[in-house]
Amino acid sequence: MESATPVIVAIDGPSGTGKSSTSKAVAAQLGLSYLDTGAQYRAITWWMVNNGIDIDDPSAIAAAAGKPEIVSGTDPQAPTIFVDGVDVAGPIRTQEVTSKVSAVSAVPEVRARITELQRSLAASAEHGIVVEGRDIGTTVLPDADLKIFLTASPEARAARRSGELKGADVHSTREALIKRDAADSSRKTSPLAKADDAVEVDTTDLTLAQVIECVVTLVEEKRAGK
Ligand SMILES: Nc1ncnc2c1ncn2[C@@H]1O[C@H](COP(=O)(O)OP(=O)(O)O)[C@@H](O)[C@H]1O
Ligand SMILES: Nc1ccn([C@@H]2O[C@H](COP(=O)(O)OP(=O)(O)O)[C@@H](O)[C@H]2O)c(=O)n1
Repeated sequence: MESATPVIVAIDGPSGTGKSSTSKAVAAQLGLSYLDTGAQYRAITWWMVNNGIDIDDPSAIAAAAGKPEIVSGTDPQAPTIFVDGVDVAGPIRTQEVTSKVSAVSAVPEVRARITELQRSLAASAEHGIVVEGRDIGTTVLPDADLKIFLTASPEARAARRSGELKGADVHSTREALIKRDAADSSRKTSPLAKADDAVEVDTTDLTLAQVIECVVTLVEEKRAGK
């Protein structure tokens, strides 16, 4: 019989490195829950935009941070994200939200609120969970059983992203990614960073299947060592 101890896996890295695709597949293969923390930051950003909060005013964002109710469904086969009962899976992927999410997620009150949600979801996952984001290994779940930090060249990441956004050209996608990485890496409160004990995987020349296999093997090794 497999160990019944829940396993906690943290997967961090910049945009387009394969965090979501890898995390979902690994969680599905191993029977674990899955949490996309970027979707939570996008959801609170969507709410701020829809409620007329000035994104350039951190104190206005901080004052509103506790208002929206954000609920994440953690089934890797069908992850969901609701804000005040509204399914926002589509609206949180617009260019407008993407361009504003770094400013909203830099506000400490927003991070405190979302981090608490993330920790409570991780603690209640019966078989364990794969949590992906920017600060999971460093701040949200520093005691995770396994930490992975995914990287890839800006060119590979931009090509992957513009393949998804029909009509978007690779050059402007690359510029937007680099700008968002810089904002996420330089903010004061829990920036995008590799934890000292994270395993770094450069996915530039790997297929998605190879990355999934690599992470599944690392989780199984950890479990066997328990
Ligand atoms: N190793 C890979 N090789 C090629 N394409 C990939 C690879 N990993 C992910 N992708 C593709 O790149 C895009 C972005 O992946 P995603 O998992 O959303 O990245 P992230 O969550 O890090 O932003 C998706 O279309 C995905 O299918
Ligand atoms: N743990 C996390 C996850 C995301 N984020 C923020 O949320 C944004 C969107 O994250 P995402 O994972 O949906 O981004 P993509 O990789 O899908 O482009 C990031 O650019 C960060 O500003 C964060 O601050 N901390």
